[in-house]
Amino acid sequence: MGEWLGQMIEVDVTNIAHGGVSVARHDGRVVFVSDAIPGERVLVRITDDKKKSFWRAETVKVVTASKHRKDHVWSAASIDRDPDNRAGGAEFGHIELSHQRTLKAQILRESLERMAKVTHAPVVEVVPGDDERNGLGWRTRVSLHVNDAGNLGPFAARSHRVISVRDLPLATPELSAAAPLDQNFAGFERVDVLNPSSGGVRLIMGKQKPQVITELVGEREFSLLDSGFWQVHHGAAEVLTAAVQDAIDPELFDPAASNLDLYGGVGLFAAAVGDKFGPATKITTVEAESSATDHAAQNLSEWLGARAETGRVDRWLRQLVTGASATERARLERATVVLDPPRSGAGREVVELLASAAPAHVVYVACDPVAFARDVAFFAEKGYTLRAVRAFDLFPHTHHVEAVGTFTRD
Ligand SMILES: C[S@@+](CC[C@H](N)C(=O)[O-])C[C@H]1O[C@@H](n2cnc3c(N)ncnc32)[C@H](O)[C@@H]1O
Repeated sequence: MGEWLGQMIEVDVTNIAHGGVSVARHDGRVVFVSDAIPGERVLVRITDDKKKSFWRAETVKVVTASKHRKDHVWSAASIDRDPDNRAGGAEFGHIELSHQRTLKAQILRESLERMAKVTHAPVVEVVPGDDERNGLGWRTRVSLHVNDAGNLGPFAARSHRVISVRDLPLATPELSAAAPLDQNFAGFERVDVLNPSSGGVRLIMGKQKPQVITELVGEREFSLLDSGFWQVHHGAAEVLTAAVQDAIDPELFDPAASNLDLYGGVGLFAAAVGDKFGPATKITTVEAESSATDHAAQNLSEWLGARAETGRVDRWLRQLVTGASATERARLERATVVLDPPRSGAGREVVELLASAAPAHVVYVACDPVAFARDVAFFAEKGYTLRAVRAFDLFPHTHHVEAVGTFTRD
């Protein structure tokens, strides 16, 4: 291997793969191709030929274009640029918006079929207003990086090379207007730009002390640190709140059970559950970051039954299931559990620990379809069936898609 690196070949792109790349073949070998669309013939440059089973390549020129191809929504990521100089973070920006959703739905469906052997075919739902804005202006958080000369920009699509850009079209208009793209940040590594829904734009850099900010979901206020996790799309918290509330079957929900909000952040979904089922609802939110837990406790203070605990979900669950009395076990068996793990998913250990607590109902909010599908298989092994899945386009012009899956005990 190695002799193909940098070579140009023409390939037919046949399918979409996870991670924002498409699948082509060369002499029977799979080639993962960036910046292409299934159905196209493209000229690609091979960027990685180390593996026997697959290579990676980037599109240099489109030979036969898909009818779904558009000019890229961000000129900084355009196919007209050398691949090394294309800005990252908008890897579907050259695809018609509705077709992006078709491809995301296909990835979710195929992942569930391949990894969990279940058939679900959710459409990818649009956040209200996104189509009217052509999928732009949604990002409330942007991480920019600083190069040796002090210039600020996103990383290139497939490297840590900083690309100078004139605009950030995926970002909210307020964030875009305030992002200091032409200033010099020599001495810093990274600048995060934030536009909380309560207004204003904040820059976070270096060892700056985190500040408390407020995010709004409908009428409800959440306090959190500006360095902490919050959903990125300006409509995501509201859309996911409604999706979690809809996913919980009132017939299965017991407000007095030991309900859980795992990977709870500052309590967004515990609040969604409390808002739907009333202030007496018992629910514990578990989160690894102690600062987020402190804010969750504050954000949930009006619910008498709400508790916020700091802990790693695996350790916390292990302690829970090993130490539970018969009464507590019975309360767990009647429980509804919402979990919203990071991109890597919950994983086998957490799924098995959770299943050993035997909750009646599980609502899984997933930001990675492949990790989700793997976990669906783990749940199935432990007697939990995926009853329904919805999917949401919370990251237009990127390959990311959010899913909400509902499980019940067999
Ligand atoms: C995708 S975020 C979801 C947060 C919250 N549900 C929300 O929507 O705002 C995942 C959260 O899990 C936390 N986290 C990551 N790994 C964890 C672990 N092993 N145990 C507990 N929390 C974890 C992160 O700090 C982050 O707040």
